[in-house]
Amino acid sequence: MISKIKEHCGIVGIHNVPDAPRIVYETLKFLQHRGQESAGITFLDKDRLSTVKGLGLVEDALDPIILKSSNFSIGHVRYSTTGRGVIDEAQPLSDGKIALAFNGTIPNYINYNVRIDTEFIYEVLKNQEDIRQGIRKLVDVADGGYSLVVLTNKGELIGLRDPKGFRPLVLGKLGSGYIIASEDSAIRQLGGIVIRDVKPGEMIYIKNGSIESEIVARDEVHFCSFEYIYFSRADSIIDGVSVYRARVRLGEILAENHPAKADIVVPVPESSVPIALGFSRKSGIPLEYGLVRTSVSKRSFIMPSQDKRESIVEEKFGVVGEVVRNKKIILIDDSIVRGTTMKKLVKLIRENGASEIHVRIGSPMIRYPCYMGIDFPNKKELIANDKNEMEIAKSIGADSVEYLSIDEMIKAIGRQDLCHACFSGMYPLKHSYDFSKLSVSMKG
Ligand SMILES: O=P(O)(O)OC[C@H]1O[C@H](OP(=O)(O)OP(=O)(O)O)[C@H](O)[C@@H]1O
Ligand SMILES: NC(=O)CC[C@H](N)C(=O)O
Ligand code: SF4
Ligand SMILES: [Mg+2]
Repeated sequence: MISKIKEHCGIVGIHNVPDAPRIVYETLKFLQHRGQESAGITFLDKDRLSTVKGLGLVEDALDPIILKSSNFSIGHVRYSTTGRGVIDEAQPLSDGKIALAFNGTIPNYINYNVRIDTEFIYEVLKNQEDIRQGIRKLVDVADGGYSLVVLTNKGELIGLRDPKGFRPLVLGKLGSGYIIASEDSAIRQLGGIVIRDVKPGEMIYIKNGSIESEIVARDEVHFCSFEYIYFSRADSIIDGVSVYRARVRLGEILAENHPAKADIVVPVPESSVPIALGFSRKSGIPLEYGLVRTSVSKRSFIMPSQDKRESIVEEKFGVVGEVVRNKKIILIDDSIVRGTTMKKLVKLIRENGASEIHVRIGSPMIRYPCYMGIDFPNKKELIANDKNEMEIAKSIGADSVEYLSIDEMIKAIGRQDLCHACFSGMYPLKHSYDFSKLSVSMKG
């Protein structure tokens, strides 16, 4: 079977707020774009932690009726980057004393006798007298990207962001208590107040309503550029940079440096819409919704086979014939991974009478897999692995294809401390790995 491309997980933890498990349930829906494979909630029930989990979307996986009343809870929506996405790997992992919800990948787990990286973290943390000691030990032994929340049966809530800060994590105030979540947009949507981003290498420890911060390790920061390009919600602000603004800017620089003569700019919904807006404004070429999204809301990455991915793309888009007929089109997307989406859409738009299609992409060419929390496929499945722009244009049937360079992307996002390993192959990890072996192990 061809391996999947997936997003990464969403996590949330709530301390000292009445009805915390139900609030976690709502928050997981707000973080659903980060994981659709399984969902789980742990809550403190007297002096033990209880966990409920299921496969699929939050509303299918979990029944809110069975959630008990509690002031302490954590939750998780998952896409596996290790293991197989089965129910016993679904998070939170818990033994009744501690519970763990984790977003990221820790590639050096393969050096230990565990099945998946979540188990590796769990093994380090369990049976620790002082959970903070366990976190310090974890940071010493783990390589990779990890943002996580831990709840203990003593009502302690811990948030941790890895020292390079690959994945986002945000601290907020919610009523009488605190919330820690993957994205600030989810906290604001709940009616909470965003306090700040958890810092790279920072442990937040909350007990009895009081909050402590400790920098457990310092390192060079390498925030995931893909969170800005595609993964996070457009209404999130990560480390002070608005995802929406970054996307608009990606489009502006694309228009400045990679122009094309055309009648209209057409976005591939959903995540490329602000990029197309930026391109249109900068170039003066009108933005038109030549593609509409049907009620199929799933991200095409998540389908388990090439057949299903292709059928989702077919079901997901409709073409507005009157908009594209006899027009020269600039078709904008945030990224091309396998090329499944673009191949289908270029064909569809041509069948609807477009005279020229120039594809412009708001990110550099994805040539390498990610081992820090995003499940990009093996190198050979990536369309840009062995092709240049002209060859990609030919392969997807477009008149031209141009991407941003890595420098242009960095300029657009407006911060230097970005990871770009999937574009450059420069992995900012502690150790180097035999990625071909790792990839096989990771896919089980
Ligand atoms: O080259 P491919 O392998 O087809 O992958 C790239 C496409 O997948 C993503 O969209 P997705 O459908 O996952 O989500 P979106 O609706 O949020 O853009 C991305 O935005 C591209 O459109
Ligand atoms: N996408 C993620 O963050 C995945 C977390 C963890 N690596 C898992 O496989 O479940
Ligand atoms: S390799 Fe790419 S997807 Fe992975 S953390 Fe780095 S920028 Fe993000
Ligand atoms: Mg898309």
